Amino acid sequence: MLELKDIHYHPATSETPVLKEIVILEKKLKPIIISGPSGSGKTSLIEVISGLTKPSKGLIAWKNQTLSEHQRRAISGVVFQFPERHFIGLTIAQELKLGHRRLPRVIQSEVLKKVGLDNIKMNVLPENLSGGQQRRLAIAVQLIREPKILLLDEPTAGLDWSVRDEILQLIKELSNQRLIVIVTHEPELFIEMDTYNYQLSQGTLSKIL
Ligand SMILES: Nc1ncnc2c1ncn2[C@@H]1O[C@H](COP(=O)(O)OP(=O)(O)OP(=O)(O)O)[C@@H](O)[C@H]1O
Repeated sequence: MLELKDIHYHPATSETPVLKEIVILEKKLKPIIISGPSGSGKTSLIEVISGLTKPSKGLIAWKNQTLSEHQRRAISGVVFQFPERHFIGLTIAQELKLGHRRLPRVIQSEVLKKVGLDNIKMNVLPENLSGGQQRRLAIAVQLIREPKILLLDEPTAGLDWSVRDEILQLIKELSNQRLIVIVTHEPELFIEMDTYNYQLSQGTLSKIL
């Protein structure tokens, strides 16, 4: 399903390569967990997979078809770390409609239901949501584009324990319909889930069997 063939990423602004000889080949729609310490290249890998960054070398394929950066951007939804810091809509409805001016109300309700926010009024201010609800909203914003790959950068960072469990449950539910790729420095949180597991260390990826 998702294949990364010998991906290298060495931006001109970095003395050393950020990603080296990255290989992923997974055939099932099972979440991919990539763990690694700060600075190991996790965010860069998300940017490369989602087509936001062009690798220096290598190919990325989805369902056996090699895709350009443009094509990968079209099928990817990315939720970056602490997405709530970047909300700019004055209400939940406005946040959902950014980039989708004519988004029908029914689609807004549908995505909010998918992330478990269907009991919240559309005119609520995003900053008045709880930490867990804000993460749900950030995921809902990406679901509008119906991404085939949903990439989450540290989805549980900074959340209370009880809220983390809720977000994990949501990720589990969402993983039935799309490929979820998670980068995290807390892989132990996902231990109960059926996932593919990788470790990133100084730009080198290894599969944990
Ligand atoms: N465009 C760039 N130019 C120079 N250095 C870069 C560039 N992109 C990434 N790096 C460097 O590559 C390394 C990996 O960065 P990246 O943000 O991908 O790591 P990370 O594992 O996500 O870290 P964190 O958990 O702290 O966010 C860092 O040392 C970073 O400074």
